[in-house]
Amino acid sequence: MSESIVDTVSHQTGETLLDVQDLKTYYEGGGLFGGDPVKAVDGVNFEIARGETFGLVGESGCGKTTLGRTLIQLETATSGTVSFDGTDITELSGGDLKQWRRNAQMVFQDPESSLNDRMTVGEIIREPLDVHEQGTARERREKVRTLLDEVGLMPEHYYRYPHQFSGGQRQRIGIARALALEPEFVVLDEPVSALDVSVQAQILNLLEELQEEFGLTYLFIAHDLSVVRHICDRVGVMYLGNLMEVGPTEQLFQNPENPYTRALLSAIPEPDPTAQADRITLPGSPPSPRDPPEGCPFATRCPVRIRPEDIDASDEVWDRIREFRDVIRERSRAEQSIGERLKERLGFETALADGDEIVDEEFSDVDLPPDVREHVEQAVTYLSDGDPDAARAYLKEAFGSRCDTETPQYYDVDDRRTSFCHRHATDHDAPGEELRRRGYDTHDG
Ligand SMILES: Nc1ncnc2c1ncn2[C@@H]1O[C@H](COP(=O)(O)OP(=O)(O)OP(=O)(O)O)[C@@H](O)[C@H]1O
Repeated sequence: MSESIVDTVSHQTGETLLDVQDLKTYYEGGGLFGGDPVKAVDGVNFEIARGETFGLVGESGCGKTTLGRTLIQLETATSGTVSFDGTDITELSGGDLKQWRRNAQMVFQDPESSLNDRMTVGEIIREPLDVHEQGTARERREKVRTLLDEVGLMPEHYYRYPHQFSGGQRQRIGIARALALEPEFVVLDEPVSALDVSVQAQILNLLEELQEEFGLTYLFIAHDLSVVRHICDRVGVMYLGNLMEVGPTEQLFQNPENPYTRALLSAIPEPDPTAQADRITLPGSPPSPRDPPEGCPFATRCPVRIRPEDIDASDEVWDRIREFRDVIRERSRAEQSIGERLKERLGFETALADGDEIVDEEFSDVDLPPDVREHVEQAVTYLSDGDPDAARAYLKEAFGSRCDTETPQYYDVDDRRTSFCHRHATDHDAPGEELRRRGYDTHDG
């Protein structure tokens, strides 16, 4: 057991504070053409233990902030439950919700814009106490002075204005404000990303000290994986509104199980330049959260997507098939999002019909097995008929597998770790094995 895991166990009680089940948060339509909701959080399950720091990582736009905001009811859940100390807080409203809110607060990324520059530091920190009518005016002022001290600021800072402070000090003000109502749970949304590296360490130390002193539970949202590795007890890896892998930080960093976690971690530069781990470059861009893939959310970019058994093709041909399907998916998406009249005016029908050109671009320099060629030609026929949706559906039927049609389950991959990937089922090779077979040197070990 590594040192950090021992640390983790020592300052947690193991008791669950938050239990999140099948949580979804969708942002409704809007936009020029209305249309499908943005599925920002699309069915996540996890728990956070009292006293722990749970990290949330993933590419920009994968839903981290939305998930954090939903956990403290700054966003309304579309469905699912968030049990906080046994109470489903998604059901609270009115006075009950106001009362509960004291338990959960948020620290924002950008201390430049998150503090009201027209209020004094004292007023900013005191505001939540005023709103919740805590004690007398004198007691509130006293409480603010204590908070200033706890976050490393001076009593005389009470009457100053935020613009008179540095970034790190402003973040201390934000933290004092978040702690004013003595919450149990704090969402830290990229709390140090806007700060200089030297200041980052000071703020991280402060957050750790405050956690220790007040028994706080943190959800720590971050892009910077080295910060997460340093400060978090457990980590959830998010992709397109889903949690792909959840587990203790060191286990997850040292031996990632899920193909997406492997890809995300392989993007971290190796400290040892002789280390051989290959960077896994993910093909394509993340799909739109308005139109996520049907089966596994990562299927369209996964380097170890399961292939159908009845087609025998080389890795290179499969790569081209994937690219071809991406192009067709984009076409069908463009088709769906643009109204009929506008499409005619923009001349989209002709543009979409040009399937032969796409085939030429994708496949001219590879030998296609006859059955693959037949399927590609059939898809092109649909495209030429002006029906990219049918082409997309056909390709899915011809080249898809359970990754394209079934939502994976959460597999227990080792002690306290779960991974959301069909490859953990016993009838498939595990993700790491398959990555090696396909020529990736992985980070294992
Ligand atoms: N208020 C909103 N209305 C509509 N869509 C939204 C809203 N807020 C976020 N989104 C969309 O929801 C998805 C998830 O966004 P979110 O900010 O939660 O991701 P994130 O992982 O925190 O990104 P980042 O790391 O860039 O902050 C994105 O597609 C985003 O455009």
